[in-house]
Amino acid sequence: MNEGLASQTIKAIDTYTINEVGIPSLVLMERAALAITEELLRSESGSAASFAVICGTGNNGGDGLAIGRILHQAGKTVDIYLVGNVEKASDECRKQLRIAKNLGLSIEFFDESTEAFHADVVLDALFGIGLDRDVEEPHKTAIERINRSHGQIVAVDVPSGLSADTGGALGTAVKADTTLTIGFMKKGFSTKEAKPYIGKLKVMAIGYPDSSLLKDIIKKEQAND
Ligand SMILES: NC(=O)C1=CN([C@@H]2O[C@H](COP(=O)(O)OP(=O)(O)OC[C@H]3O[C@@H](n4cnc5c(N)ncnc54)[C@H](O)[C@@H]3O)[C@@H](O)[C@H]2O)[C@@H](O)CC1
Ligand SMILES: [K+]
Repeated sequence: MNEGLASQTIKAIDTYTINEVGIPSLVLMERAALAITEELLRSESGSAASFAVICGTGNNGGDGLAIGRILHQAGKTVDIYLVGNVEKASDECRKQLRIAKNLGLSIEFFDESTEAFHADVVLDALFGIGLDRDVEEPHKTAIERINRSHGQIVAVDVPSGLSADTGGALGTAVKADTTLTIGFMKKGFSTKEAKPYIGKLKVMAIGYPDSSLLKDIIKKEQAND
């Protein structure tokens, strides 16, 4: 599967894993957050003291909130910035937000007045495979603030603004030093135009069924492609 999967295939695998296999969505999210946090603490960012987590209101944002909470519990200084309308947040994002608040994490609502992100590591958890149109405000400014920050930039699943299917930037995109992608390589990651946005790439296993169980889904989705 090293040529990468389309986002619709990954969504079909998600649905199969949650509904047929029975691994709850929140468990997959927690597995993703744990895998990414462990990788952060194992890599050069492990010596970093401060982390800024820039969260959207979908499940990518939910990943970011869970990662921020686990880093906080590991004794790191964590600042969480929420971008977008929380009323429209996905169920999982909302649940992660409640947990982070209950554990006393610092959570700010991002707006244009947020000058820059001052942290050793800036985590991009704005959008993942759900990005399906050009980036608008306030996400556009948030992405520019991420790209201007001096910290090490790590993208959660997909550099926000990049299409996981074409590898093209939808208006603007995060230029990550490292992308920690969840479960599977994405089809768009192998294009040369994607390279400057992805940086170093690592696929994080989070407990999806192995490819022998997924081959029918993949074949069916690729037939619809
Ligand atoms: N349980 C699961 O399904 C898991 C999902 N995971 C995470 O979930 C992500 C996918 O989550 P979502 O499908 O919620 O989507 P995203 O979190 O990628 O995007 C959030 C929402 O933004 C909206 N959107 C799309 N383009 C936009 C634009 N240009 N401007 C403003 N809003 C825009 C869409 O409605 C989308 O639902 C993955 O990338 C991954 O990070 C992981 O936690 C693994 C498990
Ligand atoms: K992201």
